[in-house]
Amino acid sequence: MSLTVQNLSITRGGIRVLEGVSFSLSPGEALVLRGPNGIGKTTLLRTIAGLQPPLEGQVDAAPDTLVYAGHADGLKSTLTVEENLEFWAQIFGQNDIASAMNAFDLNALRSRPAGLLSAGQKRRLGLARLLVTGRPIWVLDEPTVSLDVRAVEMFAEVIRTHLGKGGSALLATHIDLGLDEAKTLDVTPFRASAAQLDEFDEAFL
Ligand SMILES: Nc1ncnc2c1ncn2[C@@H]1O[C@H](COP(=O)(O)OP(=O)(O)OP(=O)(O)O)[C@@H](O)[C@H]1O
Repeated sequence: MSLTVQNLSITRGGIRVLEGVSFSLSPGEALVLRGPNGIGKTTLLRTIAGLQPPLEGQVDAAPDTLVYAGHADGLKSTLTVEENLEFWAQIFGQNDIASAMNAFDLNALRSRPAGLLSAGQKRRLGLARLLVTGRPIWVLDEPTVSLDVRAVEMFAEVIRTHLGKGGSALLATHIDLGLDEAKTLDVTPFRASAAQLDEFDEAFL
């Protein structure tokens, strides 16, 4: 259940943003992607998740092992918290939503339509969905946006438990999750030379 990325070059809006990215993620490991705004972390994660094709290189993961959680929450606003998790669990062929509800302290919000949740509550529900997928490799883009301190701790604990069970996580985040076991990869050295030219041009606009 490993994820291997080899010599990956990725594009955004037809422009090459990162090139030559290689790393691997083994069961039980977390890898945090770092780099300044706009360097291409979101694009990299979307490419790894199969939402867009790479320009060059390869992403290897066994089929149905990976799940992606990005900026858009993708929640069904008219369904309740519980119904959202049940819906998602069904899609992934799972039936236990109780541990996901507990892990993100969602029980008191069980019957509230997702559309009425606060931003942080929506995010907690979005992250809880990871737990009902049964998938081992989590690919997460800025998972802690809108979360308060306590919810960040909940999330870090969920990640720790996931790693302890042999799961893995690839995350782009600007905050310190307090995960001592996480490795980091700064993607700045992989900035594509075309992107540098692009920025050079911008300086004269
Ligand atoms: N449609 C587009 N056409 C051209 N460039 C684009 C387009 N959409 C995004 N970009 C650029 O692609 C680059 C990579 O964006 P991306 O969202 O992957 O960066 P990021 O590292 O995730 O940034 P952040 O840390 O701010 O989330 C950015 O410089 C962005 O401005």
